[in-house]
Amino acid sequence: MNDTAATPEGASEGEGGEHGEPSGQRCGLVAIVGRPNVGKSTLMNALVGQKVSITSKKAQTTRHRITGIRTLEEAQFVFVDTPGFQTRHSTALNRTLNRTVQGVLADVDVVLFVVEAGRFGLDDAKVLALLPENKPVLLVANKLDAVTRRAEMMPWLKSMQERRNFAEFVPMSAQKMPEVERLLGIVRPYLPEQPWFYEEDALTDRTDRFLAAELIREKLFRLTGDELPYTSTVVIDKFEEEGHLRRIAATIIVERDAHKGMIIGDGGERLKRIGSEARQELERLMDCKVFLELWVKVRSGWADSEEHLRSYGYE
Ligand SMILES: Nc1nc2c(ncn2[C@@H]2O[C@H](COP(=O)(O)OP(=O)(O)OP(=O)(O)O)[C@@H](O)[C@H]2O)c(=O)[nH]1
Repeated sequence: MNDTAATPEGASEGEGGEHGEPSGQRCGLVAIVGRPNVGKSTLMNALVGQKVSITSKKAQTTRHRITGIRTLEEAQFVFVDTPGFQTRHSTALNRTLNRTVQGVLADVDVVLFVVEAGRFGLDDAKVLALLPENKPVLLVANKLDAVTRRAEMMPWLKSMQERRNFAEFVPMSAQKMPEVERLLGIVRPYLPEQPWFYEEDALTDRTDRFLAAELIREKLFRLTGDELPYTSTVVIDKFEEEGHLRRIAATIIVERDAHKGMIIGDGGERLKRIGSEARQELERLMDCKVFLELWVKVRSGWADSEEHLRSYGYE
């Protein structure tokens, strides 16, 4: 039973700076999964260092969602969301969602499987069954602080070892910062050696921009119900910081005129509401005043065009 970092298999790939470059940056996608209420959001927020995770009911809105980025020395951790694990209704872990989950997990470098220390139930087992065989999965036994009978942890961890060949066992508490920092150290070797995907200060700049787009998209889908196809997207045209004020202009891009009408609503009511709800939440999230301008454009067939996909950041 080893709860400290070990050198993972495959972590040495590409090591050594073939082209004479210093073997420097690491960057990888990290998924945090687990049944509801095990502390995933708490852990995510602590790992990233600020409140970033946004929830939305429509699975498709979380297609490419990055919930946080943390750059620590040479390593950049990019946390991705896995729709389906957020729901409180286990019935929603249906086949479609499972496919979405598996699609997301196929792209990540490492999975953090969160459970409550000393517990493993049917809901946990359902999530575990969805995890890919060929990825390193780290078992995070969270809420260790709530475990009174510590002696029972050893046999429990042993029983967990039999459920899967976990890459690491990390008993911890997401509410204790030193333990969260220690987890980052344990995850680090599992990030491939490659240049960072985002700038070093991504959280303070790019991510706010990214969050703005995500938030508008979330409101968009929430307020249009199931009518709007998930191919609609949001592009941030302007993101300016003036002291305690952010001026944001965004365009919602849809495929058809009918969708445009759907978003705008009678007398522009719906678009107004999308804008005002997004603005209020952005103000809360970024802790500043926000001026938000929203536009709707029809860009027919954009979802099929590679060029468009690239320019909107969906590569
Ligand atoms: N004692 C203790 N409580 C924790 C810890 N981490 C999270 N919690 C609590 O557990 C509850 C659930 O935490 P969340 O972070 O919302 O859990 P989640 O897995 O994101 O939940 P869903 O959004 O339902 O999937 C909250 O009341 C947290 O305060 C921990 O390390 N120790």
